[in-house]
Amino acid sequence: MASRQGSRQRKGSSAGGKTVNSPSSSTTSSSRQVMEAASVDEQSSPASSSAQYFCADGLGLDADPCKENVSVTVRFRPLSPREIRQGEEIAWYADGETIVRSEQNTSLAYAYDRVFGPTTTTRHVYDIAAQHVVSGAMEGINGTIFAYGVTSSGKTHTMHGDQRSPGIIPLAVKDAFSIIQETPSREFLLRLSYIEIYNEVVNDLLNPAGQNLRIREDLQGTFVEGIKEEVVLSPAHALSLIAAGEEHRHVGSTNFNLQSSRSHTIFTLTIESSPCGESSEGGAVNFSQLNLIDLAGSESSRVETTGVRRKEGSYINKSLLTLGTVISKLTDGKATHIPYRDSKLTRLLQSSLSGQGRVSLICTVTPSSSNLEETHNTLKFAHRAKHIEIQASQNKIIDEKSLIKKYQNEIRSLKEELEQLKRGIVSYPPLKDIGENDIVLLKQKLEDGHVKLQSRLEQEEEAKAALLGRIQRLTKLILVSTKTAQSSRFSPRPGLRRRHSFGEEELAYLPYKRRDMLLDDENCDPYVPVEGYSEATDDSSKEDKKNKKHGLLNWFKSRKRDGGMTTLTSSDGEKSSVTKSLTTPSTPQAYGEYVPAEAGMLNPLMAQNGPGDHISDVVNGRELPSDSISLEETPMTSVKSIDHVELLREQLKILSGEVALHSSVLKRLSDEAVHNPKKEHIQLEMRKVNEEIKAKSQQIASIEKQMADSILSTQGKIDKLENSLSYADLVEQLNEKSFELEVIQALVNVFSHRCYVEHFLLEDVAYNSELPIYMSG
Ligand SMILES: Nc1ncnc2c1ncn2[C@@H]1O[C@H](COP(=O)(O)OP(=O)(O)OP(=O)(O)O)[C@@H](O)[C@H]1O
Repeated sequence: MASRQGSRQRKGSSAGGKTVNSPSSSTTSSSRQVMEAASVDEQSSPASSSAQYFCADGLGLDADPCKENVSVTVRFRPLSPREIRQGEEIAWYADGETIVRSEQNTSLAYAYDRVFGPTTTTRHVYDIAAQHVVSGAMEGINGTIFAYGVTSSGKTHTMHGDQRSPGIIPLAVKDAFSIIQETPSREFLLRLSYIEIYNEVVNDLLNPAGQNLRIREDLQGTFVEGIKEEVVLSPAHALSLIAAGEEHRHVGSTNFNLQSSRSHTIFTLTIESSPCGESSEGGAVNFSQLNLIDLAGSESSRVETTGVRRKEGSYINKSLLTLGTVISKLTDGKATHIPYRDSKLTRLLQSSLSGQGRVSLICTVTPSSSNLEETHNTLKFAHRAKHIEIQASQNKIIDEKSLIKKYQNEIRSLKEELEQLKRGIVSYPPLKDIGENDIVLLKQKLEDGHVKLQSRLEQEEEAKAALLGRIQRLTKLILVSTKTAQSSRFSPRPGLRRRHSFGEEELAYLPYKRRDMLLDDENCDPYVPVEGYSEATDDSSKEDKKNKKHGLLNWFKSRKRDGGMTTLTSSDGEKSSVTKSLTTPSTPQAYGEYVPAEAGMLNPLMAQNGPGDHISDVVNGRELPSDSISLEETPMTSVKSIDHVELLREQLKILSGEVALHSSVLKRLSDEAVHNPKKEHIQLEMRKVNEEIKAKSQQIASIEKQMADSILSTQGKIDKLENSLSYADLVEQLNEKSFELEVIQALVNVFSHRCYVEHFLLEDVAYNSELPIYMSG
């Protein structure tokens, strides 16, 4: 049975799918089937009609850049070991690269942009069906990729994947950062959000408090109100957020799938970019959104019959039905009303399906005969979707809408303010030079103003350091390549694809092996692929395996030897540069994750080593004002402490992300352990992960303590500063009072003298005129 799983080449059908058996040759087909089969002939050259998507550089813009069809691909999964055991037959198969054909009725066939057989790797699916959408999004063209199919057909496998075969989402994230690294002429700001639609309720997966969110509309289209968006700084950062989000996704076991997705999830990467440096001023910003959607699978009523699962199933089916209706109305040409509003899913997909941008629909199907009808429905859905026409144009936005512009402008004006402040401080003449002309007068002035001047200088130093801190914080959010602007964004050799390598922990949130293997564990050693079940390994996955064996440090070294993006290296050679990058931070693993080539440009914390270390003058590959290096030399150590607290806070975030990641791994392992109580390696792994969590929690506790100490000492310094300021005030007041006293004393003296004189005069007069004596007073 298993040997029948591969995609097959039949007589009478070419690899390109240009020739297909005549539908009339069918003896069993109904008229409906004949009609559908005829549709293959209608678009007799599907490969050429869709060649726009699959050209070598993966960009594939149409000759008319305004019009594109949705890219529709079909991915077969292999028969699962369980299906093989149950003696399931093959009902549908991949006939060449573009045709899906029915086994029972060979005249029934459908053509698509591409059909992937059961042994195709997800990387290959990514290259063909997703890469052009991702690279378009990085250039300002909206993109949507979604996996559609019945339950257990492989949607989650395709979108998320497992550790050995990462899915479209991790691959797209990795690719986005690689593209930034390959585009030195632009600077980028990436944000991500992650939501699910569960039983027609929108929940924020990045923020557990964000439940039942409202969908709103503005001129730009529909959006979810109050959604949390995180600015992302590296692939590891993005993946740790997804891992944390996955923790909150609704997943449950059904008869068909141990870990069935019970909700639709939408992962959105919002990308802004503008030209680097001065040329960015006033320029329009490219703005786009990349939506990566893992739909819940449609279910026939036989899947689950009771309770929560049934309710979930009916919501899932209803929303997928609406999606189907929307798609058929969109392709109808005559429809006046498209019922986007009938489900949350279609409302949120409205701008993707009707508006501008690229759309890739990956339909996942199972070849198994038990799913014959469901697979047929998926194929019909996919076939309809192929006829949707969309626009693919770049979005340019004006300044106020752009976060990257806002940050750039703020950085610019903060730098100007800083300059002014510096000039202000420099213009004070050195104290020793004062008083040469009129030493007495100036000395008097100096004494009067000395305390005031001192405190003003201190205040200005404080303001200066605060500005620097803010500039640093904003700068690190904007991602730039470490390559020189001259080098091209595109690979010098056409057709050369970026390879994706993941750090040791980046994919830790994904299951280590396929879910069905967990179900059938007694029958298969997870390390030996089942016949017909192995995805062809490519160089990168071999590389991944090697990484697993030798760890991140060696991986980084080997990447460096690749001649990859190595601007992090220092003049003292490979070893020192690696050590520098990896040793200082208090969360070595977390920083380690940032080390990979792409991270050279990305990780702000790399540039700001550990607590107490000098802050680097290069943040995200760009120069900061020279003062930023000498924060330590400023008298305002309290400000440095505030920055230190910020750094600790960042570390805390990363560690918390890691703990969430490990917790999700632990959860997955305990699920596995329930089904395989005898497997010792699971217990071992669980113990290891538990220890990791403990260690991370200790690190968190120690960082929290450091933060508390830092805040206390900062407060102490501020108190001291305030005390010294009030002391200065008091001294000044005292001086003023003593001066007043002196004046009064002097007046009293003068007055007494006058009184004395007057007294004698008056006495004299009185004596002479007998007038009464008045003492003025
Ligand atoms: N291309 C593939 N190669 C190998 N195994 C696969 C493939 N696609 C899916 N599988 C396996 O099939 C099982 C079901 O896949 P998956 O959970 O991705 O289905 P799904 O469509 O997301 O289901 P649901 O809608 O219930 O969430 C999993 O065990 C998965 O590992």
